[in-house]
Amino acid sequence: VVVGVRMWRHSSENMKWNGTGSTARFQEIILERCYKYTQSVQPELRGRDCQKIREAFRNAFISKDPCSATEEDYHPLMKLVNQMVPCDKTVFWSKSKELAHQYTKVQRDMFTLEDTLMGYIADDLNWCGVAGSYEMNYQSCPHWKEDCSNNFVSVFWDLVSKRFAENACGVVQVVLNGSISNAFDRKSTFGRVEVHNLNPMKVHTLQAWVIHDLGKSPSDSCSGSSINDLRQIIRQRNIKFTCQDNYSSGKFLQCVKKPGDSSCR
Ligand SMILES: Nc1nc2c(c(=O)[nH]1)N1CN2[C@@H]2O[C@H](COP(=O)(O)OP(=O)(O)OC[C@H]3O[C@@H]1[C@H](O)[C@@H]3O)[C@@H](O)[C@H]2O
Repeated sequence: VVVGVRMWRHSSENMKWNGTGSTARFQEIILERCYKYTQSVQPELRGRDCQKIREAFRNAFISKDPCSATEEDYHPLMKLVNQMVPCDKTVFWSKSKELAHQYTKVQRDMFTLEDTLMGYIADDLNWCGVAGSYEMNYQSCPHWKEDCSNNFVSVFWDLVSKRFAENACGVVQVVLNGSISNAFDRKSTFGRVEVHNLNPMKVHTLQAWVIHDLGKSPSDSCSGSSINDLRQIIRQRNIKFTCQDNYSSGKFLQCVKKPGDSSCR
């Protein structure tokens, strides 16, 4: 009886965190997205077991203290989902998610992290559990700044971003936001995790695109201080750095479709 009451009290008095709660229908969404990805988006992954993937995702965080996340918690899930992106096809982004996805929608053979199975099933979702309970917490989850950085969502994105960067090869690209003053930010996931996990033995060039919003003049460019910071970091890692700017988002997408067009230089 005592254990039952403690379990009941746990679930009814879920710790009030500062972040939004788990996404409703989280488990069903993971399963639906896994099936959609393995059967239509990337049919060559049709052999993956989506039920096992859904189970491994849940087991990574359920009934654990939501501020105790480690990379090891996700290892069983990572083993099930290991996916290689072809060389010269990796696209990173920072503060430019929408444009990067418009790019890979147009250039179907390029991959952002969301174009891989892990990024595709988890994109825009939120999840956390309650220590000692099998319930998900739909009321609130830890905020990475106001509660704890080792929450299960932040640790997940840092881990999958690290693996995405480690697996990259050949010429890799990054879409940066030329409409903000700091297009490259050392504290961003791209600047803190992905840049430092590129393997110089596999990646020979990082090509940066500094894209500004249509109809607005750029706030940063290839010669700006933040891009010079990125250039220096990349060169120190023995990887070649190239940069293209003076592209508005519209022109960038148009030139991706028709690189030979005279206005695309
Ligand atoms: N749904 C996704 N989220 C994230 C991806 C990703 O690929 N998909 N991330 C990180 N990420 C989460 O997005 C914000 C920061 O974005 P934002 O500040 O806009 O940019 P970041 O550089 O931090 O992150 C984008 C970079 O990392 C991967 C993706 O492959 C891009 O090359 C922060 O919460 C990260 O944990």
